[in-house]
Amino acid sequence: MTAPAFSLAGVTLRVGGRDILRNATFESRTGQFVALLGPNGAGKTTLLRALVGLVPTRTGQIRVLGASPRAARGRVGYMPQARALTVPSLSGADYLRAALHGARWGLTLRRDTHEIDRVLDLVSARDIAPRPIGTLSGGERQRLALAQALLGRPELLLLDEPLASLDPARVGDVVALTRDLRDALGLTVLFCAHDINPLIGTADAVLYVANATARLGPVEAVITTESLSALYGVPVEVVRARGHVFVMAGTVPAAGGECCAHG
Ligand SMILES: Nc1ncnc2c1ncn2[C@@H]1O[C@H](COP(=O)(O)OP(=O)(O)OP(=O)(O)O)[C@@H](O)[C@H]1O
Repeated sequence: MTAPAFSLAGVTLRVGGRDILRNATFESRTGQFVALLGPNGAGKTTLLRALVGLVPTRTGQIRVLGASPRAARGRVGYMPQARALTVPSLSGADYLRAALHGARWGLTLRRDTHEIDRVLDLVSARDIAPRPIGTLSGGERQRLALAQALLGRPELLLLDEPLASLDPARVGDVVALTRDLRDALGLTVLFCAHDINPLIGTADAVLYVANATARLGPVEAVITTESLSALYGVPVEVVRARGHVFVMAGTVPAAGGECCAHG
């Protein structure tokens, strides 16, 4: 039987003196497209960092592709939040070359070029690769960041807010591109977002983090009034209308839907 793409068993994560997850247990099946949702500061980035072995567990065990997060690192593509792409004078191709060398030493130049062209083609970014990163639009930077995450043929892709600051048309493009890559390359995808709506119809499952608690399951099972109220520990109302999901919390902005009511 195939090992889960990632699993947490009784995991507690603590950063800055605060529990981000407490005794969390869940697992994702290989090949799933999982949307990672939760309010600001809930710990989505921290969880992604823990899956690549950058945040230690206080209790419990994390397994990634059947191994420890550190051992699995070479099989995982990680796209951090866009603001991490901060060397504006570097060309897209040089950025990828640097990322490749950071990950794998000893490849020949020809192999480098082949691998960089391969990932640029996967995200249709050959034309933007020669340009300095500082001149690229937000959408173009996102494609470059996605290309970086695909270096080395990962089996699991961890994407931290790839939809941040994109207009609605680009949002649809990035979701479709990620889904197509998942299908073509047989990847498992964990896709962090603030709104489930662009991912409805694409995400096989939702991993929702709030209040140091997490729940992983089908969208229709997790994004419900009962489930989110239990996670948040306060009443949250989920309304479905015209194919969209609206998550409304009493006084706190709620992640997961495109609307937050304040009462
Ligand atoms: N290295 C650190 N030291 C101290 N506190 C940290 C550290 N990393 C994260 N935190 C805190 O942990 C909490 C979770 O942060 P994290 O970035 O994981 O949340 P998030 O769900 O990704 O948030 P957002 O949606 O705003 O990006 C925040 O309160 C953050 O300030």
